[in-house]
Amino acid sequence: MMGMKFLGNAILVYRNYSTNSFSYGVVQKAKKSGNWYKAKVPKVSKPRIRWTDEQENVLEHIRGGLSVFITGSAGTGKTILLQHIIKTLQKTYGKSGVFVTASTGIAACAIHGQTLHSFAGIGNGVGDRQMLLDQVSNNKAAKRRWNKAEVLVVDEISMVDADLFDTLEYIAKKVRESDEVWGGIQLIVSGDFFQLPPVLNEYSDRKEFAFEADCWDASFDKQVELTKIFRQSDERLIKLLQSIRRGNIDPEDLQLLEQACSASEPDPSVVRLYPRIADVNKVNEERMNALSEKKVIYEAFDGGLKPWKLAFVGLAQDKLVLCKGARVMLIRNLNVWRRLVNGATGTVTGFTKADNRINVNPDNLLPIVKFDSGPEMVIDPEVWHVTEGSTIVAWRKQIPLILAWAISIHKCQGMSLDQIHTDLSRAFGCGMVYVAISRVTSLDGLHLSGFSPIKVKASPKVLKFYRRFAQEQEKEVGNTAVANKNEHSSVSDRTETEKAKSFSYYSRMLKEFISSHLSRLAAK
Ligand SMILES: Nc1ncnc2c1ncn2[C@@H]1O[C@H](COP(=O)(O)OP(=O)(O)OP(=O)(O)O)[C@@H](O)[C@H]1O
Repeated sequence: MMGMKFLGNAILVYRNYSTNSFSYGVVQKAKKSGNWYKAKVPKVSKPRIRWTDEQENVLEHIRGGLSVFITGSAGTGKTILLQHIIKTLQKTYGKSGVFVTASTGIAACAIHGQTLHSFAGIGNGVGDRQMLLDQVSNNKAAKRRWNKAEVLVVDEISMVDADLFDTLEYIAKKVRESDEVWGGIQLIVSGDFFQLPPVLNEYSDRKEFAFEADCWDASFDKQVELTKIFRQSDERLIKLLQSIRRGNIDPEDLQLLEQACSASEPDPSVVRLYPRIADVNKVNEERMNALSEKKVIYEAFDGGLKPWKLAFVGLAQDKLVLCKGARVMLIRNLNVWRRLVNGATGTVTGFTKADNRINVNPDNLLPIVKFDSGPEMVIDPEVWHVTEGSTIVAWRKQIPLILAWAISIHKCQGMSLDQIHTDLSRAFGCGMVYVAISRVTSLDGLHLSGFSPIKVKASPKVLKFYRRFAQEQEKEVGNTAVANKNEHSSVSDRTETEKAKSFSYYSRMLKEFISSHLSRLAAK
């Protein structure tokens, strides 16, 4: 569908610009085929996802109606698997039965969902559980969502706190008038607790992570850890990231980090990641002001009900200022095949008059972006929706770009980036260094400053949770292997084909067990 949308909307640009200050291009509607089209947007073969056995197992559990928690290091394919799961579930239950949510607006955008708070109808979530239940009970639409939900998907669970998780489970039971856990909703939760934690009041004595919630264990039939990392292929970088994830780095890791610190200053176009938003804004403003080009302003067009519109805060910009030479990042997936995805970076090369119907600003100009991966295209406005089941309750129309000389580490969670320059001198809390560094796909693309080993922190609670988790998974895989061994020995009268099938299943389980054991040993 995304591909069709691209073909329908994209406008491609020839580079024989006129001489006026905006470098207007001669603009042509994209064609499905044609040499000029192919020449301007190099075709990248469609990535073929072959799900691993681990990922297949998750799919099998979910198809079987089980509630599943999917975890794993950064880049193990949690989000891409979740996207596939959502499509599969929507085929089964229809769109109105599957509610897709995430802890933050940005994460929700990646899976075309809404925030967990907006789904739940709990406003900003402040108040005790009875107050929040009353709030939901007095909100017809929220009640309807809870009652219609067959499946609830929650991504980036690491940023959901324990109290909220328990409160939502309580609300689910009460609203649905059911004693079953989560009122009988199939729950699909994904995330990595070693990444960014929930934002809690510093003086709060609340439990921190969702896994500390009273209902956590009862919420899932299966809890699965994905272990195959796809984002990086360099074994040294994978080992380094695994150490940072657990908050301990050895001298070899340190040497790699020092190399990244002393690497020559990267090209200024490389994105800078900062722990604090003030640094991000400062760098972007400075760089923007240093450009003497005429600025073009894009104000967001909003519609719908006010409370829902809050969901757009921090997502598409209220006001976006661009000019020729500005470094930008896409905040929408425009075309996955051509790597025009959320996080793709590029430079504004000019502006072009938009079709009169588009009406984006007084001059009606659309930016032209040359992406670092090759394509150059005019960026049309996109529309963000907040949906309530299948009903759209609010929308925002804006150009799907943000300034990208610098971005915050919070904003980059979930992204894959070929090159980063991260200043960690103001890094705080657990997981921040891991989230920043784990975005990069190769060691060559990593440039560090302000790094100190004491910034590498993992929460002891999270370490304990994953230790327990690993033991339980080990036990489960061991039991399955033994069960399969017994089954294998008792089927001597089966046909050769059946025996081969059983044997291959047994060896697969054994292989999985050994490889997860080895990767855990390597990570220690
Ligand atoms: N089975 C697979 N085969 C090939 N590539 C895969 C597979 N699973 C995932 N990937 C690729 O791995 C990369 C990382 O995937 P994804 O962003 O889903 O990871 P993640 O676990 O959500 O990471 P993070 O925790 O950082 O958000 C993507 O480029 C994705 O296409």
